[in-house]
Amino acid sequence: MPPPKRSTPLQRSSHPERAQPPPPSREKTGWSRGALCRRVGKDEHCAFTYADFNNGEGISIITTPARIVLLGSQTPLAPFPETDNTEDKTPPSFDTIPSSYRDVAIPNKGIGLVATQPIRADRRIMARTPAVMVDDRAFKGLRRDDLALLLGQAILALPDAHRSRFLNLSIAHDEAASEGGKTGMELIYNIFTNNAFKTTVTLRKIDEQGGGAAASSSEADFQSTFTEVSRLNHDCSPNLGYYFDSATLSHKVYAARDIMPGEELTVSYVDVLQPRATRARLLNTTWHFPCACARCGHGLPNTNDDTHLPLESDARTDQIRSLLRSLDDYTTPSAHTPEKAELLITLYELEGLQVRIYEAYYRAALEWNGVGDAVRATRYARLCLAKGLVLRGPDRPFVRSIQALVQDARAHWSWRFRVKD
Ligand SMILES: C[S@@+](CC[C@H](N)C(=O)[O-])C[C@H]1O[C@@H](n2cnc3c(N)ncnc32)[C@H](O)[C@@H]1O
Repeated sequence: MPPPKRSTPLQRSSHPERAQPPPPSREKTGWSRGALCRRVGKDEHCAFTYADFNNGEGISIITTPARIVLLGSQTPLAPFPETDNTEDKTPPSFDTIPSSYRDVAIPNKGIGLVATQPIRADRRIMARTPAVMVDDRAFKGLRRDDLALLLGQAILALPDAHRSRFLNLSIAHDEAASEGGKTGMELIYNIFTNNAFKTTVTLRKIDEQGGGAAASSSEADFQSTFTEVSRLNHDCSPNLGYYFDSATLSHKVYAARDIMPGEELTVSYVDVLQPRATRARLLNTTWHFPCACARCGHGLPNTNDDTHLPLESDARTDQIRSLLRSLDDYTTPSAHTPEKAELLITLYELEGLQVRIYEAYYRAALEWNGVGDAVRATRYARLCLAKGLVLRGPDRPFVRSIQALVQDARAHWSWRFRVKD
């Protein structure tokens, strides 16, 4: 796909009714602000840019001035204090991982990433920071042209290299067809919406009296675009898993299974446990492509949508959902629950759902503990931890719970919970 045309120059003069306080001084804070802001209810949203972020990669964030002050006061966005000699000035680590992939044109999929060497399961493939983040309240509340205007300012203010990588990302196929008539801002809007996904950031309010300790924290949702991550195409049995690490504002991507050189690297854009028809509908309406992966019945010799292989895949997925419902009901007496959990593991493996296999290990750990078998429970708990930590990150309640089980199975809430005393 040819790179979208560069954006048209954006209007920079401020409307008197929307007069803004002067933007924060870049020298002092590291942040600059676009000249025009837009309101959602009482809240004014503006495009803020921190060009030096992550060794000059740069980042733009569309949000309220209050939120940018909060975000900009904590790592990794806080600029380093110039005067305090006692502080550790080591920049936050954004891991430069040697590339084990390259971008390639893939028939009917645009550009994708392909492994150039064998990649072992659980290996980290990338850790990248966003080009642009949009506060969910702005994303949902702003009119399309107002959001396009702020996005235009956000992208124009990025350092050249990051901006041009953003402008080379794909736009939806039906949008591509009418690309000629679009303004720069509309193109930027289309690139953003075709490549953005939800990222949840923990905002810590710092207690000045308490020596900088976090007084309270809350979560804020953003829609974010990451230039390299956005090259990953979809598969319903993806070979990569990912999570957003709020502490470093980075998107971490790991191999969910062993990957051979030449294999395309894929993630899932949708919930892989949904029925085939639901997955296909979502992919079509949101990303405008027909599902062509093996679980959807394509890419297999002599098959089409109605043959036994995709039907069998749907039946197994259905059984996974039903086993999860039954195992997660702790109130009604249930028989053979460890066996059901082990069947669940087999079904995840048959469906190529290594990206979610920790869910099955988690149930197996709880169920063996629930019938008082600490050895088997700990074995599955360790498997759950090994996969859960790389595929979902350390800050998940299930990870903390399973760490407690590994420490002491008999002290865990699930010890003998299925056994009537
Ligand atoms: C986030 S981008 C992925 C990278 C994109 N292929 C590119 O050239 O930059 C999403 C777009 O890629 C294409 N795409 C992703 N996965 C696909 C798949 N499995 N089959 C066909 N097209 C796919 C669709 O056009 C989709 O709107």
